[in-house]
Amino acid sequence: MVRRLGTDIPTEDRNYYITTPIFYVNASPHIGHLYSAVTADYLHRYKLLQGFNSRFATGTDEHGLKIQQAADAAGQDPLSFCTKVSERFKHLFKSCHISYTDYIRTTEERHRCAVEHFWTVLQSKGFIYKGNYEGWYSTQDESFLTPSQVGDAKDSSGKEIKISLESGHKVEWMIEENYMFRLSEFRSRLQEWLEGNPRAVQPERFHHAVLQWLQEDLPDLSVSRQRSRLQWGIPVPGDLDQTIYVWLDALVNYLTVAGYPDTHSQWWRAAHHVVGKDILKFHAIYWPAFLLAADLPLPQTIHVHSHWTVGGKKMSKSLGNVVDPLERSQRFTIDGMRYFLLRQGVPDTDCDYDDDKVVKLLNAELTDSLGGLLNRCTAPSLNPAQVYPHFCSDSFPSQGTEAHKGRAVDEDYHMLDAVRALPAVVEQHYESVHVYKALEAINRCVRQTNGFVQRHTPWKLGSGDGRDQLWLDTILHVSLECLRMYGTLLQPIVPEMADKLLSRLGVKPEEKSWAALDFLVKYQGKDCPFEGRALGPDTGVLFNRLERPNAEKGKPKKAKKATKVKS
Ligand SMILES: Nc1ncnc2c1ncn2[C@@H]1O[C@H](COP(=O)(O)OP(=O)(O)OP(=O)(O)O)[C@@H](O)[C@H]1O
Repeated sequence: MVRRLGTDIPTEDRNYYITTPIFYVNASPHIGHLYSAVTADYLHRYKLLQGFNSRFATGTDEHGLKIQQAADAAGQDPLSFCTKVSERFKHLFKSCHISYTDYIRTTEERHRCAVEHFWTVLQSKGFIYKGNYEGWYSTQDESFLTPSQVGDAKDSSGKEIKISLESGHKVEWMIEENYMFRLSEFRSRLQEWLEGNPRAVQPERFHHAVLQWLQEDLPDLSVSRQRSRLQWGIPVPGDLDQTIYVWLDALVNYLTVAGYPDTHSQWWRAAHHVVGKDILKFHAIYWPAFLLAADLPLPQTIHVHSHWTVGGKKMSKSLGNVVDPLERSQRFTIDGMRYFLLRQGVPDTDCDYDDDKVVKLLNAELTDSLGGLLNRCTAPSLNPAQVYPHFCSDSFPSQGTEAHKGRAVDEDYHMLDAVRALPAVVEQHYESVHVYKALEAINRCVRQTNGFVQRHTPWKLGSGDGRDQLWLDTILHVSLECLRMYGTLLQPIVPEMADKLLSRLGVKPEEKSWAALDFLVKYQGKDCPFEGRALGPDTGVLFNRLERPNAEKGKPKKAKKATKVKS
């Protein structure tokens, strides 16, 4: 059933709080970051259309050794360096119509207060103690590893080194006194949470992965570094010789935005995170354990997505094999890029980025299929009055006894069934963040509608015959009704293009919500508010055909080195 405001959503459940990861500002954003942002953005827009009070937070993660080193290398002080890179993320998001409501930087005062408070709560409840950490540490991942997570490798000069088996990054043995979090005490509570909430981590394979990790070693977690090694971070309250671990600091951003420690409960209980699979452990083990320790509710859902790769390797700032999202969204348009990422990206598996694929997909689905349908059905040659045509139930009678009297054939009735069922199908896939399946379903229906028009060749119907004219109008009415459904459902994905489509159909702003997804009401004998209404004046092309990229120029740069070791 399609969820609508005022029908099946209790008032207290209307808040929805969606977050992206906050992005590490050690270098400029790439396609992978835009993908996380676009994923959260469509969820936010979709929830608003359904009538939820949606809040959408993104921002930048600005502390830690990597930033300290990157700022040093750039000859800048860390805050100026962070501000510059953070602005690049903000600029990208604004340019790509990422409609965030909150942008947080972990160097903000409000965040420092939240982190200090959170730390103090964990410490006062006895979950943080001072101890000696001895073990493997990856500076690149800002993460501690157990011996089973470490393997052997050689660096670019052939020297034997140890690496993280998961990320391929170099690790070092570290011994130092710092603060430890009693992570080991949370194994069974985390298992209970996941087993009792099978949709807490989606898709399912990542849910299983987390349960699997929970069967392995779960040692206490070091949550501070000696200040002498790391100055760029929030000092431990009451111990200025220690800096709070960057991941604890970063994760609390979700609470900071929600108003922690004073006014967070209203939003925090409606939290949904979108994260890349590289940071799943931090979000599905450490973060829930911290929250349990602080007696706070756990997130509703952690939506995990896989990676964009280049030549099979994860697109990554450190590897340098990045594709510039700003340049590509200028070349392929913002909606084009948004559509491609969500249509081609599969949360469960990695996807290789290729400019040629972008062009082929957008030309086929947006220019030819959807744009072609709109163009055909609104063409002045078929619709000289430029109004939403009338539906004639004698030409297209209800299925059953009456059907044989009209001019519609079985396939036409099948198409109506498919389009009528489409909102529920799309909603199911939007909810589970399998957007590619939703877009696949929309595309199938667009193809069926094109087939309907093609089958009945309205351009051959002579306007001299009154019955032909009624049938011609009916074909156009049904097609525009289909287009209205597609435009409404596509709003979260391609907001500008959907708006253009709906405006061309003469749909008013208040008729663009999920509640307006009533399809072809004339067929059910009800009044249709669109009939006879003037079409919108913008007769421009819905999506301009893109040129195929020059074969060499279109290829993203390959990863610099064969090993994944970062220097
Ligand atoms: N290749 C990618 N594909 C999809 N999402 C990505 C990709 N790279 C980064 N992201 C998104 O950005 C988040 C943060 O990534 P991060 O800032 O560490 O970028 P990165 O390029 O992997 O950086 P680094 O190379 O320094 O590790 C990820 O959890 C994910 O949500």
